[in-house]
Amino acid sequence: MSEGTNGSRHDGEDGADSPRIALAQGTFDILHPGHLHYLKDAAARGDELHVIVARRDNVTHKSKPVCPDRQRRDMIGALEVVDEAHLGHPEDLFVPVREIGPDVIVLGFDQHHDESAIADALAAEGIDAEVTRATAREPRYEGELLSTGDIIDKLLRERGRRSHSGPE
Ligand SMILES: Cc1cc2nc3c(=O)[nH]c(=O)nc-3n(C[C@H](O)[C@H](O)[C@H](O)COP(=O)(O)O)c2cc1C
Ligand SMILES: Nc1ncnc2c1ncn2[C@@H]1O[C@H](COP(=O)(O)OP(=O)(O)OP(=O)(O)O)[C@@H](O)[C@H]1O
Repeated sequence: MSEGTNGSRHDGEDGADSPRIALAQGTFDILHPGHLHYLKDAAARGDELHVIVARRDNVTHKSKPVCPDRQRRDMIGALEVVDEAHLGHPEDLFVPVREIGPDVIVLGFDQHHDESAIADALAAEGIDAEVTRATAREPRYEGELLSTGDIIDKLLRERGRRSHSGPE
């Protein structure tokens, strides 16, 4: 049993010393309810939730995150649902996976990673973990923002020409 970045602790279902470890991962730049949904969904698939936060240099399929690596890791680690947040490895994605030793890896509903390709790569590395996919969170009211990209687009549309201290 480990103590996570937010100090929370979980016992295994029967109080045994080997809790089922669930692993989530992502960029998590500017938190929103879609992130919370994903992390709660992932947490429900195990007894203990670990999260790998992607390094800026490894975010290549979309715009680079605005917030620094450590800030994104610290925000995720402060959430009640998360036992421990880890900054990803700069080069070898399997280093933190091996250290964490997950029983189940939970991919996000829209993550570009291919489930069977990851399962094959894990098997080749000798890591015995199930690979599953989380569900999506739909907006619950008009205007709810469920994507970092959407928040940034709105911010640029509405505040793009103003400083944060107010109208010029
Ligand atoms: C099993 C697994 C392990 C990963 N480990 C790392 C890692 O160690 N370092 C890292 O920078 N990214 C890692 N990633 C990648 C990111 O978490 C993420 O998938 C991607 O770079 C960011 O895009 P997204 O937030 O749109 O998914 C890993 C992804 C998976 C599926
Ligand atoms: N609306 C949502 N419902 C469920 N999961 C979500 C939702 N939005 C994001 N996630 C999940 O959160 C994880 C981290 O996502 P990421 O940081 O890429 O957020 P994002 O807001 O979708 O980013 P961007 O808008 O830049 O693509 C991913 O696994 C993603 O599937």
